[in-house]
Amino acid sequence: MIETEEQAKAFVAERCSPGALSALERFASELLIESEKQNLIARSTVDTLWQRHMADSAQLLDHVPRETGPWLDLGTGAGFPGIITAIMRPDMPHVLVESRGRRIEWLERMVALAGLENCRVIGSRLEKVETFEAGAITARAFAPLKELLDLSARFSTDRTTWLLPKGRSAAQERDELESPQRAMFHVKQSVTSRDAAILVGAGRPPGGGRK
Ligand SMILES: C[S@@+](CC[C@H](N)C(=O)[O-])C[C@H]1O[C@@H](n2cnc3c(N)ncnc32)[C@H](O)[C@@H]1O
Repeated sequence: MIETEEQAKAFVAERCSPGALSALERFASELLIESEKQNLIARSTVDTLWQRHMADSAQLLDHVPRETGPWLDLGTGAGFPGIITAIMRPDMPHVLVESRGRRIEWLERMVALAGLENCRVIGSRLEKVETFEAGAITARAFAPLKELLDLSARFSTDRTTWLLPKGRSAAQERDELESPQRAMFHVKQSVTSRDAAILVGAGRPPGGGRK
């Protein structure tokens, strides 16, 4: 379990190139500056930014085959997890969807700053985004699981991996699904908090998605 900021940074560093780590450090310092201007992360998490946000996002890479893509991140907000995984995996195309104007501007600025040619920000509600086939669908603090699946199933195929950090509610949200959908998901312990878990799923929800 990651207990300190140093451990969190080491965890991230083990999973990316030195250049990507520098880009992440730059992103982290820009985030702290921008957080004074708009509400991007909870104030209580500023001192544990690498634990609560950076490593929390980076750990998702451990749950997918390396060649999985493109990645679709729903409601990226401050940049988690989509900006982090896009910086760490420059070979993997990413699409980040965010509907709030100031957050869209922020994400576009960070994509430009890090020179992320693999990352496209779609400034729109997810409901209006044209369907494409996503290899991985990620979403942190986006919507309750059932609603999340209803909104995003059309982007999934039989080969899609779902990576949904869900905090304390992971097992309960999975258990509340109808049985065919429930069988898609496993609960994985988060490395950043004993209380948190990630729902890792495979495939397309029965009745949704594309063949
Ligand atoms: C609670 S924030 C979480 C942000 C980020 N994923 C994180 O974990 O820090 C949820 C984000 O989803 C965005 N959002 C909510 N509903 C959306 C929708 N239907 N389409 C696109 N973005 C949406 C909100 O604007 C907000 O930035």
